[in-house]
Amino acid sequence: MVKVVVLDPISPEGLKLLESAGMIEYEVRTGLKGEDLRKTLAEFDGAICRSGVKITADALEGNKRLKVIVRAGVGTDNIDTAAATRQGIIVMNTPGGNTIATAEHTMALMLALSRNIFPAYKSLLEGKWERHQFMGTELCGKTLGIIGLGRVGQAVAERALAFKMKVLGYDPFLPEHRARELGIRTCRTLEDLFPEVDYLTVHTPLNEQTRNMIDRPQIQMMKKGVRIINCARGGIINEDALLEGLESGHIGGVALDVFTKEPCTNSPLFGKPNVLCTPHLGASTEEAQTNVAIEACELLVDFFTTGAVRNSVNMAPLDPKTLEGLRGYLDLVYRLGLLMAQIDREPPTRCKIRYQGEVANRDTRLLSAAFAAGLLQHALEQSVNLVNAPVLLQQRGIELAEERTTDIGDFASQVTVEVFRNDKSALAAGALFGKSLPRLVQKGAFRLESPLEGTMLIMYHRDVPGVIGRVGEIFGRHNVNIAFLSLGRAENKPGGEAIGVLALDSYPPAEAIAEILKLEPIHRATVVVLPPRGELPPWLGVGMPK
Ligand SMILES: NC(=O)C1=CN([C@@H]2O[C@H](COP(=O)(O)OP(=O)(O)OC[C@H]3O[C@@H](n4cnc5c(N)ncnc54)[C@H](O)[C@@H]3O)[C@@H](O)[C@H]2O)C=CC1
Ligand SMILES: O=C(O)C(=O)COP(=O)(O)O
Repeated sequence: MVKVVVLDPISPEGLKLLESAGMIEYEVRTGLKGEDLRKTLAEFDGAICRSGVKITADALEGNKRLKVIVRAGVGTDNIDTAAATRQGIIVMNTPGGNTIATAEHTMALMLALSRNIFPAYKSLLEGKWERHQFMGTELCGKTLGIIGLGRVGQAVAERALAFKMKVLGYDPFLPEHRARELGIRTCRTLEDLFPEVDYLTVHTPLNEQTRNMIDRPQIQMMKKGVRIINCARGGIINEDALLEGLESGHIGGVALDVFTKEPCTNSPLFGKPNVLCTPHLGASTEEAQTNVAIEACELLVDFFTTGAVRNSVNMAPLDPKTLEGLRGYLDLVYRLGLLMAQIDREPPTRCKIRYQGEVANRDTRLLSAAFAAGLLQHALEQSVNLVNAPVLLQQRGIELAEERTTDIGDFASQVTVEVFRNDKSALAAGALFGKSLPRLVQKGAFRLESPLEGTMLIMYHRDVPGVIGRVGEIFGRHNVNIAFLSLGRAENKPGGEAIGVLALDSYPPAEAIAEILKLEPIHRATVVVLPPRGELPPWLGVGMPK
């Protein structure tokens, strides 16, 4: 059974999907932090969260089990994605399901600010009838500035246009023609936008570019009386600057749904005139919560049943059909990585992979990641997979270059890997026989044909009569059975240099190897251990169906 932990409350419609999957057992454990969260995460294969739980690097420290975290919502800023990636954990989200809810909440806050809804009702509750106190303004004819024209930003623009507002937008990643189609006039810079707007709303992610994007100098560029709304992320707008702007009278109103630090139950902004705040309710509609819970649970079930990776923020997408087509090659390159790591223990400085033939048309990024996973697996304590291998390689300063050619060589597809270690380099090439039988077809200058599985002895020797017989005799005495033998010669004539790859049924004792190395024609012999044939490679664990 796959075990999934639900870390924030999600809609029952999603949980029902987990129940009906048949192979998933889930537990709801909310409100976790610190050591409790770390221990919990270590007991599960998958996790679902919203914005309530903070999945920090500490919470993931030492986790050997978790394979996937699904965020039932958009923002993954409460998950340390870099740490998850290093640990080989896939992070997915469910963009789109809560767009309308958030856009409507933005409109609700804008309208409520404009018509003093909250203070007017408060005064009514106090037994007052102060119609003169709460004179409002109309949205119609006003200019709304929208920073970030993604899903929510565009949905807000549509609604604001229906209210007959003029919409000015800023998003360096949205083509101008698309903005025009939506009826949005775009600005090239934020400095062009600020002086024009009566209302300003932000809909970007929070990142290093957007943190404090609206601060004191930016507020100074805005019109006196501007109303500012944030339904995206706390931290995009500096809360102290908002307070100062309100106190000086430069800002006419502030509505916040999100805060720099959440939960936020105490803020100098709370209770100030012309301020309206909600506790991160943008996505809190029944419809949005049903959407995101269903989508999140579908992502999890698909991942654990078919290996599909969708909506991942830290891994290339992988659908079951592509995965099925890639499986044999992933296995081949992973084994080549494991082989190259074992023939020389010195750390690599750079690698080159050449994809030749039909394989060159495949998603070679994933294949190269599988090679890197194999190459690093032996050196590292942690498990290396398709998610973390590229980062771990980069962290070690190991460059990986790819070359692709669709020209068919000796095989329909061949993958040649070359690993450089300071002044040395080692080369091996592999091919797939049938759909799933990985074969070593070249090692250094030698052509050969050997299965890439189990325990292998790779030896280099002078091609003279009797070598194989003497090696066989030594292994026989040490009770090591030779299952398969493959030989190759640099030049196709006797007396030159040769390679022998022996598949062994058990790991040979060190004395047997020492005796073999004493044989005069043998220069070098290395034992390499690869997974047995067909064994599920560990890079995606239970996510990879057989
Ligand atoms: N309050 C709430 O409950 C909710 C908040 N959100 C938040 O709203 C934000 C937007 O969500 P979506 O529209 O779904 O995301 P999205 O990814 O569709 O849109 C984000 C847009 O911001 C733009 N952008 C990125 N950096 C920018 C920059 N420096 N300047 C200007 N534009 C920039 C991107 O090009 C993109 O078009 C996210 O931060 C999300 O977490 C989303 C849903 C609910
Ligand atoms: O989807 C997002 O980015 C949100 O901010 C919604 O957060 P929530 O799922 O309501 O905690």
